[in-house]
Amino acid sequence: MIVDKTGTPITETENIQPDTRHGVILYVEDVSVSFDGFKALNDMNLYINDGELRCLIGANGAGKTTLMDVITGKTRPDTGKVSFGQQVDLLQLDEAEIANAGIGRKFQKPTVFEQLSVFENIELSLKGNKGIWASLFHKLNGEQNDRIAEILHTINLIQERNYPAGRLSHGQKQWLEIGMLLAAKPRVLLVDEPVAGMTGQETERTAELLTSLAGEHSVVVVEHDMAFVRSIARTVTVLHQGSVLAEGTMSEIQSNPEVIQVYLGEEQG
Ligand SMILES: Nc1ncnc2c1ncn2[C@@H]1O[C@H](COP(=O)(O)OP(=O)(O)OP(=O)(O)O)[C@@H](O)[C@H]1O
Repeated sequence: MIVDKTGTPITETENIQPDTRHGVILYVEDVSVSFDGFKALNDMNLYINDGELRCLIGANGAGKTTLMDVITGKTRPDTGKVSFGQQVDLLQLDEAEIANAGIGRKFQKPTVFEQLSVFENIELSLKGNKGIWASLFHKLNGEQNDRIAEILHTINLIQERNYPAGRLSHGQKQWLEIGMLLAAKPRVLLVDEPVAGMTGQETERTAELLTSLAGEHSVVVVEHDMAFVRSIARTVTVLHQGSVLAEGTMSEIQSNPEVIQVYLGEEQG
């Protein structure tokens, strides 16, 4: 049985409403993860505010992926607390329950159904886990049709709605996958290296898309492309050796001596 921090049973993870009265939607507190004695996360503390767009940066091996894995239930921490809003203990939920509760994750490589149309890909996500054929033969109601139209508009693929997804460019596939995540109305979107392999124009469009999603959603972006981070970030968190090294605006981060030494120094050098 799933219970919240007060011991109250939660039966349907889709109905979870995180308590964000303090403005925070994700709490990661004193979290450590070891792999064979090596600390990938080392007493990490991170707070994501409701509706914000946060960028996570850090050199290879800093712990970014491990952090995403912990939030989404793929990796269990050795110690620490992770909660969705103030009351929902994510360490009590499995990966599927965390996704259902409203934390969506976009991996770097797009995984769309190439033979199905753009519309059908979103349709499948909207209908959940019924299986492809059951879902495609199940008629959409008006509200669902409206929702898909709204998502197509958000991800800028209205004209391509009937194209097989396999015909889309790399960037368009990434947007489609973001659209598929949006079908579940997630409160939090975790996005891993969204602009890797994109053209300049696609990168710009992705910056607009992620910026537009903030507010209604909390968006956490892991990205190596510093120009992109500069273009979207309000708050940047720098991870180093499994902990938060610095946090602030891009200009604060860029002038932080420790950051320059361990990360930006590497990039410039
Ligand atoms: N399953 C695992 N087994 C052993 N070591 C692991 C495992 N997963 C991660 N690590 C190690 O933990 C450290 C943190 O890895 P992580 O993938 O979280 O870093 P990252 O910041 O995402 O790096 P990158 O930018 O290269 O993706 C690395 O040194 C990595 O080798």
